[in-house]
Amino acid sequence: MSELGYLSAARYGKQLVKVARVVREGDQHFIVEYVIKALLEGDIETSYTKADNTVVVATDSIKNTCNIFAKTSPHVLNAPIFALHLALHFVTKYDHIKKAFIDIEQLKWSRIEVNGKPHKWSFVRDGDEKSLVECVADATNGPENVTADLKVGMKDLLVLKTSGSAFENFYRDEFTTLAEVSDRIFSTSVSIQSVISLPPNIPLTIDNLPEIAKELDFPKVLPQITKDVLETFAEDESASVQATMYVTMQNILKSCSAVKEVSMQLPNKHYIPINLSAFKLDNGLGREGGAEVFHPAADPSGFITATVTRK
Ligand SMILES: O=c1[nH]c(=O)c2[nH]c(=O)[nH]c2[nH]1
Repeated sequence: MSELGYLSAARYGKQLVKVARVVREGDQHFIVEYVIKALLEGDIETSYTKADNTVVVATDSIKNTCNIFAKTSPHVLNAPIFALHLALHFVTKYDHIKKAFIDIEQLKWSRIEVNGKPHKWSFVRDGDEKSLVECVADATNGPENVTADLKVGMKDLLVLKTSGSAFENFYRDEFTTLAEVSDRIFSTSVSIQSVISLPPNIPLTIDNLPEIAKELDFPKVLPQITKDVLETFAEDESASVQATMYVTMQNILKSCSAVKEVSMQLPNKHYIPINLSAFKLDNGLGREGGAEVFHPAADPSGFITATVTRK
C-alpha cells in the first residue's frame, strides 16, 4: 500500500473512568468522586502504522491502574497530587511511554452539617461545579528527569449579581443597536485554570510527592481560588466581563504564590428586561437598574476569555 501520509501525532488511553473512594479515619469518613482521563504518548507509532500491539498498554489496564491507585495511593484525597502520582507512574513504569496526560474532574460532595456540627459520614451535592486537574508528566529525558505541568481549576460555577455591573462606552458604528447600561444583571458560568509552579528544589519523584504536597498545600489553595473568584465577582464594580475577569486573575496571583498563570473563560449569560408596557405594567425599562422581570436568554451568550501570566 502506498501511503500518502505519515503519523504526525498519536496519543491514547481511557476517558470517563469514574471512581469514588471512601477513606475512613475511625468513624470519620471522607469521600472523593472522580472522572479521570488518562492518555499516553511514547514509542507507540507501530501500533498505528504496523498493527503492532506489543507496544500497547491496553486502555483496560490504564483503567485498572486508575482503580488500583484509588485504593493504594496515599494522595487519593488530594486530586492534583493524585494526578501527579498517576502521571509519574505511567512514565516511570513503562520505558517506552514518554508522556502521560491525566485529567481529573472532581464532583462536589460537601459534608452535611447537623445542628451546626459536621456529620461523620453524610454528604450533599451542593453545587454543579467541578474541580479540575490537568497534569502532564514528561519523561523524554529519562525516568530520573521527569518534568510535569500541573493546572488546577474548576468549571460550571454559576454566579449572578443583580447590580454592580455596567457596560458603557463600547465601540459604536452602523452595526450597533445595544444601548449603554449603567446597571445590569451579570451572570456567568466560571471556567478557570491556574498553572501551578512545582517546587523547584524538590526533584519530581513519586517518593517526593508527600513533600511536594506539603509545599503546594492544595487543600488551602483550591478554596482560596474559589474565594477570590466569588468575592471579586460580588465586590467588583464591573465595567465589563473583560475588566472583572482581569481583576479576578490579578487577585488570584496576589493570594496564591504557587500560581504562575491563570486563564478564564466566561460566557456572558444575558438577562434581557421584558417590555410589559402592552399590559400597562411599568417594568422599569426607562430607569437604569429598574427592571424586575427578565428573559434569561439561553442563547446566544457572549464568550470572554483571557490569560494573565505572572511577570
Ligand atoms: O461585559 C461585556 N463585554 C462585552 O464585550 C459585551 N458585548 C456586549 O454586547 N455586551 C457585553 N458585555
